[in-house]
Amino acid sequence: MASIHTNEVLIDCQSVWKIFGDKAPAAMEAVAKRGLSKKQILQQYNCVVGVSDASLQVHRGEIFCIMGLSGSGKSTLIRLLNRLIAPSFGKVLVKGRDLSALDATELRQMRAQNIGMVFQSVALLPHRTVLENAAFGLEVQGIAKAERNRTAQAALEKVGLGDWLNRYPAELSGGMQQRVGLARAIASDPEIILMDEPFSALDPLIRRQLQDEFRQLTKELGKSAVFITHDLDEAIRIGDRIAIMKDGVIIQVGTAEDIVLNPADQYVADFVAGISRLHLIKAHSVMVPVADYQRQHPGSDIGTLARTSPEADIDELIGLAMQSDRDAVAVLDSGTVVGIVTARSLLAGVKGTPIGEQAAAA
Ligand SMILES: Nc1ncnc2c1ncn2[C@@H]1O[C@H](COP(=O)(O)OP(=O)(O)OP(=O)(O)O)[C@@H](O)[C@H]1O
Repeated sequence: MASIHTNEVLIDCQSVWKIFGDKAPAAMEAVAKRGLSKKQILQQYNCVVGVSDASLQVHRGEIFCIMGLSGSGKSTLIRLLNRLIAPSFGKVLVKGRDLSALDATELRQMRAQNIGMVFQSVALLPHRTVLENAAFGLEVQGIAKAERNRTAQAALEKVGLGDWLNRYPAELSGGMQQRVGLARAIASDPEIILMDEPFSALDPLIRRQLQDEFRQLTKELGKSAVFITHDLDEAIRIGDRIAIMKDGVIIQVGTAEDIVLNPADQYVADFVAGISRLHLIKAHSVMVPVADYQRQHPGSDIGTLARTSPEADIDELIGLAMQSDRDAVAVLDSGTVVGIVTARSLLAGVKGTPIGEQAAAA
């Protein structure tokens, strides 16, 4: 799942809190001064903590998934990222600009140009055609009809709905309606697309297809995205990085591989337990240092081993090891052998054990 993302930070969410309820400001003060727990805030202030001290950064070109069970705070967090709601504490910067400092016009402009949103229910306008629905964001921005229709048509073609321009939403399946929602977001051409569980109402096959298309399209267009899901498989399939939330708190941020190999706590470990490692764990995470291999296999010529790259996954490594008469594979980076994957490291990879623990267990 290699991808091109840069270090430029597009969204910088700094220690953000959202507390709901009439006494939210007092509750927030109590949190700051006395460090009250979520439960205490509910008991003493009758307020609900939606998001608790969340910090994250989304880079240009990145697909960032926020994963958590129902009620963990995902929707609240994504709504804070384009100021559909304002934080009780903390700051959200989009391209370096503090959202709380923007006036209504600037905020509208920011949402149109920089940070567009696709919701779980796409809310298509029933009496408008597919084309008019896809062009809706541009219409709101005051773009002339001919131009907005041209742009919307191109976006609909990208999502495979080029033949459906003059149909009405009721004539479309759920998956197709989601595609119109996606086309609407693409047509508006924001740098960052926020997606709140857009595929959750779809059946599994269509859903997987849309996940792959969404990832491919986002990368092709050079967009960045924040994608909410309660499904870890979906997060892994789509995300370059994943934030895992529980009770309003982000408990871990990392690549799927990081999270599977080094879960931050038992909660995350339980979550990732059922995930297949075959395509997730890469050679660089399970290879042993060349010196260690040579110590254990004196006289072995690493020059004659099968070769692969640090990004090769376990599935590919097993194939390579099986094809050769040696049960080890050399990992090369820019022509240099940087490590060796052994039969033991393959087993550890399938199990999802990081290399440090392998060494300790050896
Ligand atoms: N407007 C609101 N007023 C009061 N409490 C709210 C409000 N919005 C969210 N909450 C509370 O904040 C917490 C987080 O909710 P949120 O909707 O962000 O979770 P979620 O992870 O998106 O859940 P789901 O997957 O079910 O949509 C919940 O306890 C919820 O009850």
